[in-house]
Amino acid sequence: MATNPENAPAFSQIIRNASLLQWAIVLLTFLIARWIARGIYRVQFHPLSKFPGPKYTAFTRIPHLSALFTGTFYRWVAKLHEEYGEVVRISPDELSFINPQAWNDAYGHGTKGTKGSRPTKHWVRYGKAVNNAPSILQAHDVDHRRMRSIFTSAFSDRALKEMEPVFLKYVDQLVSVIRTGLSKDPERKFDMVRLYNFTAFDVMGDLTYGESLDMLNNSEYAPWVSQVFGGMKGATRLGMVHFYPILRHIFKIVASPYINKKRLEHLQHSVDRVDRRLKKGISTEGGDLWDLVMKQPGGKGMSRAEMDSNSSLIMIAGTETSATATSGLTYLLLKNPDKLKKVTEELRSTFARSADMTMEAVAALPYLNLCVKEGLRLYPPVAGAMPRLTQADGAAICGEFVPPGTTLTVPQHATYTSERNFKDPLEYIPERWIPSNERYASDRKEALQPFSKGSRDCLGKNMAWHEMRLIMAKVLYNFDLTLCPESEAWSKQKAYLIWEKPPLMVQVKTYYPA
Ligand code: HEM
Repeated sequence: MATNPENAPAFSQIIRNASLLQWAIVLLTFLIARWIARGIYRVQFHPLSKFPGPKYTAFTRIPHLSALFTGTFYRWVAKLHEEYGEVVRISPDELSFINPQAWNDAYGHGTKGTKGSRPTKHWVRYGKAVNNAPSILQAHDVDHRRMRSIFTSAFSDRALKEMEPVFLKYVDQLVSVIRTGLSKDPERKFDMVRLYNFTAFDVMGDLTYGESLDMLNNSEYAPWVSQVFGGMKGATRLGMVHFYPILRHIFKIVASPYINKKRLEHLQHSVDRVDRRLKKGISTEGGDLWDLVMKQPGGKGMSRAEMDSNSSLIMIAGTETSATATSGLTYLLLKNPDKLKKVTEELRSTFARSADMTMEAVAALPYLNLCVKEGLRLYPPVAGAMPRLTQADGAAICGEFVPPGTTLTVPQHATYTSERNFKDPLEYIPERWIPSNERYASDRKEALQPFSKGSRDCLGKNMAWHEMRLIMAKVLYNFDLTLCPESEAWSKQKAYLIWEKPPLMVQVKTYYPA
């Protein structure tokens, strides 16, 4: 039956009489329709629609966020690359690359003569300094260059040589902590993740603040170090608000005051220690980071707040990473007894005494170096993405023009475990890095960049190499290690900003008594 237009309620009357529920339904319908329309645009017409990837990741970023939230991003993205190739659109505005050239184009100096300009860090995703003084990691270009030039000589080979006694002191202490444990109970199992963390934090506490955190001595995490580990998972999850500007604003109003209070409390640990360190002034013997920074002509070109931010950064960037690398390497060697035997023989046939192992001497061991490198491939310490953003004129990445405002990622684990880059990608084969090894001649070796690439690569990479080699060398020289059954599947982990490492339980027997 046709409706008589004269009897139909006026539109304005419908609006006036609508209940709250009806309004809510209208609003929801509008939002869903908008979401679908935007999704269709993203899949069909968006400038990134030419890039490969599943339709659902082009439509919405929910699958990407869900992978981040559950700590499975590294596996999720690897599967996508397996299916779709070297470049995948993993979110409506984000591309992931596993082609080695992407390191140069997205993080390094780019390819000459190509369209667009160098992508920058994705600043929003790197967050803000709680004391408004960005550390070197968060600083934009001009400040970054200033800080980098101040720090560079403090991380030079010469400076590292000056710091050697500090490294040796704590690595030898690690060995004696294991010896003491065994003298009390020869069957004792050790959690190597804890021991490596204790060592790395004690070293860095000494180098950054001129005082040890005494974690090896106390066999306990310092409370503020435990907070760091606890905070990473939460930080990754909370960081998701950065993907949605509206959520970011709401978050800023509602949760930021509480979170900033916690962050400031945490920073205060660094502030107090930097205070104590600066009161000591420059030591004539040198040997810690601030000595080396303050001794330079430009050394005073850093504000006090920047010193606090950088100390706090270095205490995290220079500890967890090295401890993760040595934990992973220990696990991989214990899972590959033939490689373990070979590296142990190299150590024991080269050195008559543990005391002969200096930074320089262990740096010259060919097989140890291959082992560390292969460890970094299968278990890269930086598990999270290091997002970059294309600028107003876009960028050329791996020969393809990428439009402005696109987020770029080279996911380390997926890149290093892809058959497109490495033969037998999941096997631990240190020998693949020997240049004359024909079996692995086709490996794209330049794909491995655990310290990133370009002007914002890792400042502490040389230090990290020395530290990793020294720790592994002294432990493997002095002890025979066996993996405990409960740690057989240790590498099956989740990853947030960092790997969520369970204890790495190891049975230890003394090879060389003290
Ligand atoms: C195996 C150990 C390590 C790995 C794999 C590693 C990896 C990285 C990576 C990938 C970056 C770039 C981060 C980004 O772009 O977001 C980085 C930056 C940085 N790392 Fe490391 N790192 C390690 C050890 C260290 C050590 C021992 C220190 C210092 C004591 C250190 C200090 C820094 C600093 C200060 C930056 C920021 C550099 C800048 O922005 O100019 N790292 N590291």
